[in-house]
Amino acid sequence: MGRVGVLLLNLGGPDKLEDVGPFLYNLFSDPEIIRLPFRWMQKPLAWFIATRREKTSQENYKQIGGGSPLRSITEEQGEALKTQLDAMGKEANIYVGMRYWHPYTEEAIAQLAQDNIDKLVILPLYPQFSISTSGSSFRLLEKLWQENPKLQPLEYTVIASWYKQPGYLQAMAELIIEQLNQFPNPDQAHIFFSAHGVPKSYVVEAGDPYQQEIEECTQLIMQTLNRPNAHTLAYQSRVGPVEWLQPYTEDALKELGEKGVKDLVVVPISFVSEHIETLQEIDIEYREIAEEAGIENFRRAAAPNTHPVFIKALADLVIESLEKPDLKLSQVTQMKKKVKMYPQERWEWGMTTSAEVWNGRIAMLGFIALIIEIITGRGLLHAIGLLQ
Ligand SMILES: C=CC1=C(C)c2cc3[nH]c(cc4nc(cc5[nH]c(cc1n2)c(C)c5CCC(=O)O)C(CCC(=O)O)=C4C)c(C)c3C=C
Ligand SMILES: [Fe+2]
Ligand SMILES: [Fe+2]
Repeated sequence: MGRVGVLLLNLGGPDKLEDVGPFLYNLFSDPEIIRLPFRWMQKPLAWFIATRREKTSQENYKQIGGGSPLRSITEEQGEALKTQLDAMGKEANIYVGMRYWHPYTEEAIAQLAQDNIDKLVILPLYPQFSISTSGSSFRLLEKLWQENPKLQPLEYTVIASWYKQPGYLQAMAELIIEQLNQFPNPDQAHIFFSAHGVPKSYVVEAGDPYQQEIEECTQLIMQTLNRPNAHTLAYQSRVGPVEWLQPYTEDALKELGEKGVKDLVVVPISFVSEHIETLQEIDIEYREIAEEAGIENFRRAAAPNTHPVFIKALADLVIESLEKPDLKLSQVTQMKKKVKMYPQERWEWGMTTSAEVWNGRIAMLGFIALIIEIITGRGLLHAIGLLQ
């Protein structure tokens, strides 16, 4: 085999406060993040939600130093992975492709197309698959592949999800033990897995395997840990008025406080790097809620970042994937037969020039309706609960 490339996928985060607005706009423009019945609604609504959220989000980023550490940590993970692969006799070029901020996935693909890579391993830095994370990046890659004939001959394989990888489970167990050992009675501490939430409809209607993978991952980490501690799984970071996976982290913390739990270790389970949801949401917001509920000793397991056991796990994943039959993007984006296409996508397949003209006109009318709704506070989006 010739030159190997590894493409690390992640969400991306604003490097500085001025980036927060455009970053949020990119994120909410993604139909995998906000599922709307009509394509024309996506951009105006993305602009509106991003504008409304910008100030609060900037305040949160201010609390963690004015920007997301996601880019620098992901780049460090890439360097550590390269060194580990070298040590295992496999030379590889590492690329970082973020979904909503720099370095964008498109930039990484342009670079690796120039580097004459012979075989590419696509590795999302999300242990569990969700339509909204790995799924969104895979769809984007599929589109880039279709658009760029130069990419057609490039051999590649995709790692869809990897929450069962033994090295990853071991790294998580070690990070939990580090915190348990800080308590006078390590076995008495309650282990609280806080997974990133997704709207419930993703799982129930669209067939997202995310909840099942999170639940299985929690069990596997507890088995690897092999300690008698009680544990809870809850879902954090809900955005907007629709129902997300439950129990919500804030409610579960209050309940544990009421039950008299005093020692708690929070384990962020959907992320492999520190970022705003660990450093601000868990360490500041959820800590405050827990302490108000009577939890006296609130600790958090670090994200795996560049933990050597974790980096070795990533290297093992890469090497194993090169030995297995290739998994194609079309296989992972259509992995679950149950996953529904959006109505807007069905519309897109049948689009004609005249449909496009009408689409534009309707979009303009919709946009005007949206502006009126924003000004008056009344309208369809308020009625169906999308705006408050
Ligand atoms: C509104 C819908 C959102 C869904 C669904 C969602 C799923 C999801 N996200 C992550 C991981 C990350 N999210 C990050 C930022 C972020 N995510 C949302 C919204 C949804 N996420 C917003 C609005 C933001 C911006 C921050 C904020 O304003 O709250 C990040 C980057 C964080 C950083 O440091 O910049 C990550 C990583 C997962 C794993 C997930 C579902 C499984
Ligand atoms: Fe998110
Ligand atoms: Fe979030």
